[in-house]
Amino acid sequence: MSVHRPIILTCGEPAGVGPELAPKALAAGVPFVFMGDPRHLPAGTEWIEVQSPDETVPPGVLPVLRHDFPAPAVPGRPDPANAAGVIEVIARAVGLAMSGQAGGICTLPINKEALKTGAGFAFPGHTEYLAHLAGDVPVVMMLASTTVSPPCRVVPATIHIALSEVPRALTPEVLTQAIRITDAAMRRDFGIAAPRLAIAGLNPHAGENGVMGHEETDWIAPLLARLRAEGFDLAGPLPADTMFHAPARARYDAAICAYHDQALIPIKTLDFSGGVNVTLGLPFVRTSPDHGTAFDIAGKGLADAASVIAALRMAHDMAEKR
Ligand SMILES: NC(=O)C1=CN([C@@H]2O[C@H](COP(=O)(O)OP(=O)(O)OC[C@H]3O[C@@H](n4cnc5c(N)ncnc54)[C@H](O)[C@@H]3O)[C@@H](O)[C@H]2O)C=CC1
Ligand SMILES: NCC(=O)COP(=O)(O)O
Repeated sequence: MSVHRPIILTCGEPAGVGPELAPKALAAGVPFVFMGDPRHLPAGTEWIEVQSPDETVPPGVLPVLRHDFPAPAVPGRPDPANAAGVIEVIARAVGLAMSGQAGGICTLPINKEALKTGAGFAFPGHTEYLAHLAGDVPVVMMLASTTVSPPCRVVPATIHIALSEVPRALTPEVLTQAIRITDAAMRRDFGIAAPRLAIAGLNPHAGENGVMGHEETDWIAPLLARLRAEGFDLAGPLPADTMFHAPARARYDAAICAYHDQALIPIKTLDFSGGVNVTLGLPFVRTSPDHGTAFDIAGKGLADAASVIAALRMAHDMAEKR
C-alpha cells in the first residue's frame, strides 16, 4: 500500500506522443494524475476530472487535473497557441509538488523549439526551468536505466549547450557541483550508501597525458584528487569510449560525463525504451521518459510507453525513499 501522494504526469507538448502515452501509463501500477487538456487525449480514453491529486477514481480510469488549452492537438504539428499552456502545466504541477499535495512530477516531453517560438520560453529544457521554479537551485540531469544489468546511470555535467561551448562551460565549479549533487542523490533517492562515481574525460582517451588535450592533466585529475581527499569515491578521468560496456559499468554507480551526447548516447543505445530522465538536486521528485515528442509517430498509436512507465515507477520509488 502506497503511503505517499500521487505523482503528477504533466501533458507536455499536445502535438507529440504525450497525450497517447498518458492512458497507456496506467500500466505502471502506481498512483498518478494526468494534468492537461482531456480533449487532447486519444478518442476512447476513459478519464475522470479530479479536483485534487489524491481523489480516487475507479481502476483503469485516467484521473485528470484539467488544464484547458486554447487549441486542439494536431499530431506532429505544434500549435503556437498551445505553447503557454504547456509551460503553465509544468509550473502548476511544480506548485503541487512543492506544497506537498503531490508526491512529485513526471513530465511528458516538450518540444523546446515550439515553446520558444510560441511563448518565448527562455529555458533550454525542463531541467533548467524546474531549477528556476524551485528558486534557482543547482541541479543536474541524470538518465538512468535499471532494466540493463549492471544499471546505467549517466549525468552530463553540461547539458543543452552547443558542443563548441563545452570546453569553456565545463569548469571545476560545474564538475564539482555535478559530483556533489549526484553523490547526495545516490544516497537519498537511490538508497546507495557509498556511491561510486566514474568521471569521464573531455578529450579522446581522456587526453592521453596531454597528447590529445590538456584539460584532464591541467585541472580534472587534480580536482578529483582533492575531492577524493574529502571522501568521495571517484574513478577517473576515464576515456569515455570504454566506460559504458557491462564490465566497466559494474565498477561504478553513476558516470559523470563532460557533455550531453557523451552521456546520452550510451544510455539511449543500451536502453532507449526503458531509460528515465531524473533531475537531481530539486526539493521535489521529478522524472521523465528519456525520449522526446516523436512528431514522426505522434497520433499513430505506435508510441512505446515503457519509458514513461519506468519514469512513473521511479518517481514513486524516490518519493517513498524521501
Ligand atoms: N524530456 C523532454 O521534454 C524531452 C524533449 N525532447 C524534445 O523532443 C523533440 C524531438 O526530439 P528528437 O531528438 O527527435 O527525439 P525523439 O525522442 O522525439 O525521437 C527520436 C526517435 O525516437 C522515436 N521515439 C521517440 N519516442 C518514442 C516512443 N515512446 N516510442 C517509439 N518510438 C519513439 C521517434 O519516433 C524518433 O524516430 C525535441 O524538441 C527535443 O528537444 C527530447 C528529449 C526529451
Ligand atoms: N536530451 C534530454 C532532454 O532534452 C531532456 O531535457 P529536459 O526537458 O528534461 O530538461
